[in-house]
Amino acid sequence: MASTSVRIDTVTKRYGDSIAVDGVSLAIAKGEFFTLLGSSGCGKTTLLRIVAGFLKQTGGRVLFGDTCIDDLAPQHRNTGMVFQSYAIFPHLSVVDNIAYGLRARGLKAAEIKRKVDTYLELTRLSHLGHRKPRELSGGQQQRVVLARAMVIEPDVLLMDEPLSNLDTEMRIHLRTEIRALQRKIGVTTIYVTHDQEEALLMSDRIAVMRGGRLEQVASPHDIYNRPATRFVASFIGENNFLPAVHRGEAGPGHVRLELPGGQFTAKLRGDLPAGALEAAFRPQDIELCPPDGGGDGLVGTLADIQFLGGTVRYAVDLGGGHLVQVAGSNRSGVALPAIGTRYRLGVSPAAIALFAPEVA
Ligand SMILES: Nc1ncnc2c1ncn2[C@@H]1O[C@H](COP(=O)(O)OP(=O)(O)OP(=O)(O)O)[C@@H](O)[C@H]1O
Repeated sequence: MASTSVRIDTVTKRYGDSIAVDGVSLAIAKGEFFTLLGSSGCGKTTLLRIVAGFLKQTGGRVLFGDTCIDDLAPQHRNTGMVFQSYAIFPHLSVVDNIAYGLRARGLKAAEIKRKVDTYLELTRLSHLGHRKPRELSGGQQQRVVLARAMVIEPDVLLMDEPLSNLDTEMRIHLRTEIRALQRKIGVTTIYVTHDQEEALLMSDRIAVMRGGRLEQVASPHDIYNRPATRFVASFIGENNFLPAVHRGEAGPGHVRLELPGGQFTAKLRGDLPAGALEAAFRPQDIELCPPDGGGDGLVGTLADIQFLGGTVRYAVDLGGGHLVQVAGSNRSGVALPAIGTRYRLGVSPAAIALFAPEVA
């Protein structure tokens, strides 16, 4: 497998007055599984299509290794593509679909057979080689698309929502399979999805996009645990957001905050934003404690319980319209509390992130 690094250098794409991709710069390492994540219209498909060569950018450059590829036609970029618009050929068998790109490149029959056999095995399609696409399940068809994209040994593999047309079970199964396959052959991969779970599970790094720009580029762990912006904190996973007022220092790197229902100490992750503040903390980082036990915390009343089997969700009302979501686990032999119980919500200082509120 050749595999190369990819550099996207201040790439912009305009459509008339609107801007789909706005000065994006990214360096993707050789062999990396890199995901562009964002909601509909954020520009991720546009960026991927620019890398593929289907769209010409308004400004900026794309490099594979040290080579600028902007003037190369899509078929000369040596990319493997798994796009929704890139369906398999219905009249060709699985083997012929996979062999297609190799024949187009003029490889010898014996070499084509060897490579096709390898990828049939890697994608677990060996027993289905003679079948036509209509005789395959959706997941099997998608594995043919994958094998066809990978068998040409592309420098870069580009995938746009490859699992979106499959049912949940097949999606969950295939995302693990795609990642394992990518690791095995080590191809640099750019993957587009709006599904955050998919992104967190599969990627080495994720770029969260919004309005054509990058909000944060980091490992899944950092994206989740150290969101750089309020948008990322609200987009990835679940967070409680509460207005906070800075009440002074609380030891090195810590600040005291006044929130609805009481006070918290928060560990600073960077500079304290100027002006108004919002504190963010995740439902699973909250401990329900007795209200009069002393220590830090916000005091409120249990307003709702959702029993979900293994987990239990609590909604705690702090007054003034502020409801906090708490995630707990259901332990055998432990009774559920009664609605109306008073609690102090304990949160570790390191689990609190501070942001300037978003201006609507
Ligand atoms: N041909 C076009 N002409 C004008 N605007 C376009 C065109 N193609 C895309 N756009 C706009 O560019 C923006 C980015 O689109 P893009 O398809 O890249 O988003 P996306 O994040 O991939 O969304 P989705 O997940 O819905 O495909 C959107 O606002 C879209 O409306």
